Amino acid sequence: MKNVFLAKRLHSFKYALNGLWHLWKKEINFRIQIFATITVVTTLSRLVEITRTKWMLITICVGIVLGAEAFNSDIERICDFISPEKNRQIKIIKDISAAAVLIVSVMAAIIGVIIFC
Ligand SMILES: Nc1ncnc2c1ncn2[C@@H]1O[C@H](COP(=O)(O)OP(=O)(O)OP(=O)(O)O)[C@@H](O)[C@H]1O
Repeated sequence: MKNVFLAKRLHSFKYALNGLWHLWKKEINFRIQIFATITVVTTLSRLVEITRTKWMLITICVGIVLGAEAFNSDIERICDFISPEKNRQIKIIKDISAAAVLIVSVMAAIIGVIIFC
């Protein structure tokens, strides 16, 4: 019984890693955000001393932005699957989904400026 539970949890983890691999392979925006984050954080952290609390804030921001990007890619895929042709409602759904990424990206940028400036 316990083994079945553990095996299922391991499979869930494997599926999530598969999704991550898919995002990395197919979503250019996801790759750009990862490269930009690594470049900015490694460069600026050499110039400014970053406390543990600030590292935690940076980690939270990066996680929220990448998570939002993953959800945005997901919504785009669902939209393309259910309605490959042009549709006004699909446009609004995709635009709102992109707006969600913009909102958390602006939040992360503001926190970044506060931490590094
Ligand atoms: N089926 C559609 N009907 C109407 N408008 C659409 C449709 N598909 C996309 N759009 C419009 O084009 C914009 C970009 O859509 P798209 O799916 O290409 O997203 P993207 O952000 O360019 O993602 P990616 O770079 O991953 O393709 C949407 O925000 C929406 O305004």
